[in-house]
Amino acid sequence: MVPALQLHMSKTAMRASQKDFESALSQVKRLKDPGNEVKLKLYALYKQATEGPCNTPKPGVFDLINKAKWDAWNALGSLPKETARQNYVDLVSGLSSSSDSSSQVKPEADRKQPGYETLVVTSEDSITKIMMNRPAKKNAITIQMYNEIMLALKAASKDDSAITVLTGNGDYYSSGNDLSNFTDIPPEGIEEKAKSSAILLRDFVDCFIDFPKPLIAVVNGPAVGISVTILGLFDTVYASSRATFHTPFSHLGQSPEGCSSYTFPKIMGPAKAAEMLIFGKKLTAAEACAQGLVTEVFPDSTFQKEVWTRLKAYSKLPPNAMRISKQVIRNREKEKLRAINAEESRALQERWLSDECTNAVMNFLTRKAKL
Ligand SMILES: CCCC/C=C/CC(=O)SCCNC(=O)CCNC(=O)[C@H](O)C(C)(C)COP(=O)(O)OP(=O)(O)OC[C@H]1O[C@@H](n2cnc3c(N)ncnc32)[C@H](O)[C@@H]1OP(=O)(O)O
Repeated sequence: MVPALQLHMSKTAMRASQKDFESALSQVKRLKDPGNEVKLKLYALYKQATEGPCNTPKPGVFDLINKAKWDAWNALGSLPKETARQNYVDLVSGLSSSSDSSSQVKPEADRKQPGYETLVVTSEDSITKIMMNRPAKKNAITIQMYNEIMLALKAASKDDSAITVLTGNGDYYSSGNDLSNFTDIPPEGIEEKAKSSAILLRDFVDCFIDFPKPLIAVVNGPAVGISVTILGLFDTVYASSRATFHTPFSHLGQSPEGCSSYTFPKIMGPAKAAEMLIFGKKLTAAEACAQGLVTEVFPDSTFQKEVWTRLKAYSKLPPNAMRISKQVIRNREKEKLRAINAEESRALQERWLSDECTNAVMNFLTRKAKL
């Protein structure tokens, strides 16, 4: 770029940002109380934007309020003042954009793409959003939903959106595989059912392995089973503070899928991965974040606003650069992930024929067992 033009552009951007910042400062006074976590975030961003990195002495342990403020500011490290100012503006605009503080998603019938029964798929602001839409069944994934998610991902890979999001409607992200999928046995018998389910699973997970654009999970509530394991194939995972992450495979007589037998040990180390995948330990959102499965946790009360403000900003980045960056990060693993997916699907095909699995599923369906 011509240096003079570059200088002009950056000065304009900084001036605009300073103006936005001042208007955000007055706007924030008119907001209804956004809760302590958001107030701390606002405080930290304000201090960083106006004074730069925190270099004041840490308050004593009994000075709880000032210590919390200092911790929040200090956590921003060396974030540049301009970025802090922009983040402050984005956060305030997200908080003001709607007076509704609930995490429920508004109806989107007007923008909904046709052809899906178990999903709501929308494209707006360069973002394709695929929302699992069986809230009364905690977004349990039926055969139809697996097929519709694959269709939606294939369409999103070719549309003109820059990023793609998977999320859930209602109080759950997803309760994983719909356990009644196992009851619909074809005339060819149970072996055939296990075989076709393994093919479906392999094809489903391959779609995530091969997805070419940035893929973001907006985990609005508890996540179970396959909805958790495939998170290792996403580029970013944002979670509500209400979300939990649970893979009760042994309880169900099953074994890990979604390439989690490879991605989880890589993400969180073999010991933590084993506790989740073998013993079914349920993680809170904060724990999942500490272990690297989740990118960032947001307070449930502001989850939707904060996340969508962030995503709208990301979706304005140059789409080709984002796609190439993803390729550079992920491509060398693709063949390996496909092989792992095939191996996990084969193992499950056998598991689904076992007494352990049959009994666990029957117990759930006859309401003798719940997680
Ligand atoms: C072909 C590819 C296969 C890939 C394999 C993947 C493996 C997995 O994903 S393993 C994980 C399987 N999921 C589960 O084991 C979860 C089972 N569900 C529960 O334990 C509970 O429902 C819950 C803890 C998720 C929620 O409990 P809560 O008390 O809040 O609500 P409920 O009254 O139980 O649920 C409401 C409604 O939804 C139905 N439902 C919920 N989850 C599932 C599910 N996974 N499969 C089928 N149905 C589910 C539940 O039966 C209720 O329905 P009714 O209102 O009609 O009774």
